[in-house]
Amino acid sequence: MQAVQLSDIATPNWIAELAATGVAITHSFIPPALVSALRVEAEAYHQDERLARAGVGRIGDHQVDLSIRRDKTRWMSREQSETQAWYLSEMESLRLLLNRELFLGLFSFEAHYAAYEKDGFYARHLDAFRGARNRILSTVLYLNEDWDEADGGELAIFDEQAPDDAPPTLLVPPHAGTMTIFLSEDIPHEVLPTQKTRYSIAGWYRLNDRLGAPSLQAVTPVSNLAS
Ligand SMILES: O=C(O)CCC(=O)C(=O)O
Ligand SMILES: [Fe+2]
Repeated sequence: MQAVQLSDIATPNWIAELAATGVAITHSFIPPALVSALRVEAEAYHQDERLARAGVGRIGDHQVDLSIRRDKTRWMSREQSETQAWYLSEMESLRLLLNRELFLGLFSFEAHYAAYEKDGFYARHLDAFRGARNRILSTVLYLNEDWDEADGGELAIFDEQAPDDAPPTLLVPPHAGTMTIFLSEDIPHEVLPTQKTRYSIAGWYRLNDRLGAPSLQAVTPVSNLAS
């Protein structure tokens, strides 16, 4: 598969990169101690079965469809732990920085832990309904130490202008501390099948839009669903 290597695109000036291309990768925004704490918490939630199988669609039209995505998620909140409060504070700083630098008018942020178990994936999609203006920027922080190429699970990013069957322009391995940020409405992306459990935090900055679609994610406990 033809793809730009990660090292070619991760630039120190990732905010400018985001403005120019709609996609940026940074390895330095979240402190390593926080990445480790998030990893410990994600693993514990997974082991204690406190992650729920994720679905697709708006609330009210929400379905678990294992042919589209296979991950388990849990929404974060400041109240759940100090680690989550710390992460949400860092992402609040990033919101203010992005608003200052790029005049984006981002209003709120929501994020969930995600675990993709072996053979998990998320088929090619956009993170926002075009025109709904609900999600503006997507962020994904990876939490995996010792990730090898053979483990798969890359985030594949596609050129929005290219035909649907064109190969990705970028493959991002889910290494601990790597964060990918991209325009939710514009950038088609996909999680390639993973060979072992892959932990991440997916998050979205939104505008203040009362008509915005509610969460795309499942709230149903795993135990209530046939897998
Ligand atoms: O984990 C990733 O790399 C991307 C996840 C994703 O696309 C999503 O949750 O919408
Ligand atoms: Fe996505």
